Amino acid sequence: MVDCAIALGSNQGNSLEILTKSLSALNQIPGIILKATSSWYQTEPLGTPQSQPDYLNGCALLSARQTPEELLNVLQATEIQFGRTNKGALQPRTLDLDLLLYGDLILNTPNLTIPHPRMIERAFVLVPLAEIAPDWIEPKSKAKIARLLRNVDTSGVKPYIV
Ligand SMILES: Nc1ncnc2c1ncn2[C@@H]1O[C@H](COP(=O)(O)OP(=O)(O)OP(=O)(O)O)[C@@H](O)[C@H]1O
Ligand SMILES: Nc1nc2c(c(=O)[nH]1)N=C(CO)CN2
Repeated sequence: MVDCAIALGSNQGNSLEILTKSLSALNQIPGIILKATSSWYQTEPLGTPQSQPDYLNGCALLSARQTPEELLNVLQATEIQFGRTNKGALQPRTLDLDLLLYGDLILNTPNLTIPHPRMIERAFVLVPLAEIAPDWIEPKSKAKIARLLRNVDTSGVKPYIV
């Protein structure tokens, strides 16, 4: 089993319900154990080509028996299960699941880059991840998540009040 970190995001549909149910769905998959969940954050869209609704974002820690490629397939199947259609990169979506960290692995294949290449610049990832894994060392920068968080502007990331 390998410790993994994922990022969750949604800005279409009932985001809170979609995110919560997607975590339960992942926990039901043989070989995956949900270890920790961050709180949820309402976040301003970052880097999107046109204006979009705010996102609901969070992170989770999993223990997984799957290989990185198998885990990516599981995440993509779960996105589709929760209504994601492939309208293209950076478009609004019911569910986005990114594989952030897979132990201390560094991997670069055409379909999968680990650590997730944009995680260290994204406050909407680092704020929730620092809640549940502040001491995890991001293997490319060799910096702890809590340290990386100090380099980003967190002003667009607000705790989500239910
Ligand atoms: N670590 C990773 N986690 C998830 N997808 C990845 C990863 N590395 C590469 N990919 C690839 O990225 C492709 C596009 O993913 P996706 O549509 O979720 O991008 P996006 O959410 O629009 O943008 P971003 O990747 O910046 O979050 C996927 O088909 C997948 O093959
Ligand atoms: N706030 C926020 N901005 C984004 C997000 C996201 O999840 N939250 N996802 C993106 C593409 O994956 C692009 N921009």
